[in-house]
Amino acid sequence: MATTRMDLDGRPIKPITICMIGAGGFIGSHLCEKLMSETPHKVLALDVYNDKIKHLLEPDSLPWAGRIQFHRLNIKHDSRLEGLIKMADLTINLAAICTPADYNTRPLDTIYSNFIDALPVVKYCSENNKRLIHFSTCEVYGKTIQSFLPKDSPLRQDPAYYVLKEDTSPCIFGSIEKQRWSYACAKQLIERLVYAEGAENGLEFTIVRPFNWIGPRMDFIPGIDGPSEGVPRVLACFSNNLLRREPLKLVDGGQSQRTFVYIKDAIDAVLLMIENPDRANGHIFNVGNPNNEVTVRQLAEMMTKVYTKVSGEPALESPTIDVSSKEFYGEGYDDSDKRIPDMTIINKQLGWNPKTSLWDLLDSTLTYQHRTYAEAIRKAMVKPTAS
Ligand SMILES: NC(=O)c1ccc[n+]([C@@H]2O[C@H](COP(=O)([O-])OP(=O)(O)OC[C@H]3O[C@@H](n4cnc5c(N)ncnc54)[C@H](O)[C@@H]3O)[C@@H](O)[C@H]2O)c1
Ligand SMILES: O=c1ccn([C@@H]2O[C@H](COP(=O)(O)OP(=O)(O)O[C@H]3OC[C@](O)(CO)[C@H]3O)[C@@H](O)[C@H]2O)c(=O)[nH]1
Repeated sequence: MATTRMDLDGRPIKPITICMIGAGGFIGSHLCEKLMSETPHKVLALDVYNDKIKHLLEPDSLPWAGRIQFHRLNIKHDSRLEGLIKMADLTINLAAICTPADYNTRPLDTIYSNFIDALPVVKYCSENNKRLIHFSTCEVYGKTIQSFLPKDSPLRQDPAYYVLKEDTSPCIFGSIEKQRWSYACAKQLIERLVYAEGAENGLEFTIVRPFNWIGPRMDFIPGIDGPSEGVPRVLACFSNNLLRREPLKLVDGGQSQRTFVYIKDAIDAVLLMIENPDRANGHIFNVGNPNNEVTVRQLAEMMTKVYTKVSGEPALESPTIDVSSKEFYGEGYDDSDKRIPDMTIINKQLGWNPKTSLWDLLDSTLTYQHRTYAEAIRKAMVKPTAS
């Protein structure tokens, strides 16, 4: 006899149907796994691809068979979208071009994907009184105020100048020719549109600002399950370098700082948002781990140590190499200097805190990477390249 699951206010959680746009991606695949294995909810999984959720869709003997349906569609131009949103109680929009290598090289696609293509999703939810959870990014904060202070200013030590807080921190981007910011600016404007639909038309919305969620199935390994010339996000870039026994490339010396949170911790936060609408509606949430801050150089050093443990292979004599952002990303790149999430609002509303240390999440993730890719890379490296 299944026990009734209760929300944070002690009320029974009723099963719902969720229209998840971008369900075939990194976050979507982990969210689908969580929903299928731990809840009674149904998922309409919309995406152009389903490689990362195939294990949830087949065979028909799976315990959740019938609770997840995959719909292969591109929301840019598909008349089925409104009907699928109307069939669901809640829409979660994850769809985006969200790899920094694209922002300054494909700025139009980036802006269309993160703003224009999201417009009908917001419109259909608002017009049909459907709840929306929209995925934005920590990148909407851009650069910290601290980064503009003189290097010797004592104010640099004051958290007010670098901790990022949903309801008070400004959004600070570089100049227009720094086209890296095409993504963050598109995300900022869609946030403002969602917020305005809430204020003017009563849309029940929640906005999520992920702070570098990492884990298995993030992006792709170039030349194995993605284009050889592709440039994924840093976890996959560094994993690819480690798997191929190449030095890890540190853009502009790897001085930028990031906080990384384990995907499985972050998905717990999303499930709390889904199942506690009274506590989540109307809020913007930072979802990250302020305890896991490193420079990119420190991340490279830690991943090198963990990979040596996981693979049994000794590290290279020179495990890293500095590269310029112009060489690595091209013209128009710029960067966030530091991303520490303020956790006040998510603690108060949902009582959520991350659990997993950076070392532990890298251990489980690099174990997955090595198990999944090492053999394919070994074969690719011995095969003579076409002359
Ligand atoms: N992973 C993170 O750390 C992180 C950080 C900040 C923001 N985000 C945001 O979270 C969301 C999900 O990120 P992710 O890491 O899972 O990325 P992802 O690239 O793995 O997943 C995005 C998915 O959306 C799909 N998609 C894109 N355009 C589509 C379209 N027009 N029609 C249908 N499907 C489409 C893609 O096929 C892909 O499967 C994105 O909005 C991203 O901006 C993620
Ligand atoms: O080989 C590499 C790859 C990257 N870097 C540097 O690492 C930092 C992080 O880069 P990345 O993971 O690609 O992405 P960002 O953190 O800059 O931005 C992402 O964060 C959230 C999201 O919105 C979606 O995931 C996206 O915008 C950065 O400093 C790179 O220059 C490296 O040194 N070497």
